[in-house]
Order: sequence, then structure tokens, then C-alpha cells
Amino acid sequence: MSPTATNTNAAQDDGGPSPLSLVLSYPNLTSPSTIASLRRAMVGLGFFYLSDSPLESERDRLFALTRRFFSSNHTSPEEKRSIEQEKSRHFRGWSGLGLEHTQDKPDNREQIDLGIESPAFPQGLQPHYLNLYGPNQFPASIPELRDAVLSYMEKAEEVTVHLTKAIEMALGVEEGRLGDCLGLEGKEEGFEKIKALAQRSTPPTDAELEDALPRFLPYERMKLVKYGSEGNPQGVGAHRDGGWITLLATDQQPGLQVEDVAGQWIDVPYKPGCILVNFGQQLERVSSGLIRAATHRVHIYPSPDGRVSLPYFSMPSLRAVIDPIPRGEMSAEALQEEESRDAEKRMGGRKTVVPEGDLHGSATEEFGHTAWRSLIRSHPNTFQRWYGKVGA
Ligand SMILES: O=C(O)CCC(=O)C(=O)O
Ligand SMILES: [Fe+2]
Repeated sequence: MSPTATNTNAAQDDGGPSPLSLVLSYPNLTSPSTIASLRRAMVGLGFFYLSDSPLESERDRLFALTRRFFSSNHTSPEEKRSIEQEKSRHFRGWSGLGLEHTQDKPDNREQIDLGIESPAFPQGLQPHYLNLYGPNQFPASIPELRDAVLSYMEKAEEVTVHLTKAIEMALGVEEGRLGDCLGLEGKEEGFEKIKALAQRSTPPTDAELEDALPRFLPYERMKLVKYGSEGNPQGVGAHRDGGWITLLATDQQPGLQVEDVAGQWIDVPYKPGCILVNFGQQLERVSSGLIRAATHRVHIYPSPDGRVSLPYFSMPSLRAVIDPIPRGEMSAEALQEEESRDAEKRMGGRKTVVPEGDLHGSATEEFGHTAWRSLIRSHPNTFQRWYGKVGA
């Protein structure tokens, strides 16, 4: 354990006082008692374990292929470079140790960045966030990886939709109030329209663009991550995820830590049969701050193999404007649960190393602009290569 972290023993404790003791069962997600636990996680640390989700049947295959990719016995430096992220104007592909930055410091991890697989808009269009759609880059020597990633993402999308419904219930807002932000309904039709534009030789008119990027077009990202086995202790620096809901599958090696309200780092242990769920800043914003986006980081503990993790980030549609739901529209149960923060208020509020709401958009801003700011901050080299001359 790091000298600054507290070991919570969460794995042995499924209902006690530990802030990390919440284990929610996916098959029972919408039962009244699970919704009550979800509310606790929403106003508490913003982190919980989810057991028996459809991702359990996918994760072993994806972990094995991810390890194979990162093994120096399998993948040569040339092959990694052949899919490097800087080659993709969609910010997809491999980046080496130290290339991603959090809070302006390099992270000691290498990764493949992935996103929803889709056709790309023609180059040079505005707004820049249109470039976030596009194809992924997969390594030629592991042809199975493509299918493993895409079917993992499909299941993850299903989990996100179900979790979003449960959160609507926990807040007491009408069905679809949050789900509509995800834009999943227009997926197939929207991608067909992008493809048609991409195949044409003339640039699209504003009206055609507007038609191709309807309000309901989804966006999501994921990473296959391998942390350094020694050296720089910042695996990934303290941050709050910028999206909607993050589903995180990890191996058994320690490193993940979450910040409690007093600003103390708590180790988040691996728990068999579970993935971790944490909320992103767009859910925090849409819930007027009732839901908390957890601050977390990964600390590097020296190990022979290096830790591997698979974070999946669901996001609002790039066109969604995240409009905060007034407290008056939420249920009495949700507001009552929030009163558990009274003690925190008496302490003078939450102590945190990351500015509150650092990736909240404005009242009129489409989420795409926020997503763009977040990516160009984390991947300055890719940004510089493709967009440096034209600015953000
Ligand atoms: O690897 C992990 O356990 C966490 C990764 C993470 O927080 C992120 O990539 O946003
Ligand atoms: Fe994260």
C-alpha cells in the first residue's frame, strides 16, 4: 500500500461503513434495495462494484489479447508504432509510456485508445469535434482483437443503458430524462449518413451536416491500458472522468485509488466477479451535483508484469447539451440521501486536488466541445500534429 493510502478491506465487507463497500448486483439492479444502494454511491464516493454484469463473459478474452499485445515477446516496437495514436486524427491507436498527460504531467502507462467504430467525416470540417468519429486502429498480428473489443463495447453499451435507467429511478426523474442524452437511438441511420458524406467528392453543406449529425448519435470510448512496472509513480494522475459512466475492469494488481471527501487516497481492491463503476462529470452536471464524479488515480507499485486495465467510458451524444435537472424535480429519497453530506459541509466541504467541475460545459455548449477539450489536453502530440496550425 502507498504511504498515503488507507486499506479499506472492501472485499470482505458488503454493507458496512466503508465508503467502498457497495456491491450492486446487475441482475437485481432495479430492485428497491439496489436502487437505495445506488443512491448511496451517487452521493457518496461516486464509485461502486457491479457484480454479474454481461461484461464478465467478455473480459477474460479481452484481457488475454491485451496482455498479448503489450508483451514484448509478441509485439515489436515497429508494430506498435504502425498503429500509433498520432497517426489518427480521431485520437485512436497506441501511445507509448509517458505520452498521455494528466494535470500536465506524463502518465506512466501505454495504451490503445479506442472509440465507437464508425465512418469518419471528411477532414477539415467544423466543429473540430466531428473528428472524434472514425475508425479504430488494430494491430495486424492480433486479428481477433477487433472482434473482442467491439463485442466488449457492445455489452458495455448495454450495461450503461441499464445503469442509466437505474439512475433515473434513483433520482426519481422520468424514464428517458437521462437516457436521451446518450443518443443511441439514431446510431445505425446516423452512421450511414456519415458514410454517404465520406464517399462524396464535394464537401457537405451546413444543412447536410446538420442532417448527418442529428441530436441522437452516440459516442463512447475505451482504452486497453498497460501500466509501467517501475519508475514514475504516476500511473494516471488524479482526475475525474469527463464522461457519463465509466465501467472499469482491472486485473488483480493494486494501484487504483479514490479520493475520499477529506482528500485521503483509498486503495480500491480488485474484487472477483465484479467490474468497478464510477460516474463522470456529465452525470455530475446533469444531476446538479447530486451525483458525484469520483476523483481517482493509479499509483505505480513496482511489479514484474505491470498492471493491466480496461476502462470503458460511456459519453453523452456529442450533440447533447447537458442541462442540469433542478433539485425540485428529484424525489424526496434522493434529496434525503444527499443530506448524508451534512457532515462534509460542516468540515468546510470536500477536499480535493482536482478542481470541481473542470469538464462541465456551459448552458449552451454541446458536449462535443467539452469532449474535444478533454482529449486535446490529454494528447497534446496528436493534437499538435493534426490541428496545431488551425488552433482548438
Ligand atoms: O486503470 C485504472 O484502474 C483506472 C484508469 C482510469 O482512471 C482512466 O483511464 O480514466
Ligand atoms: Fe479515470
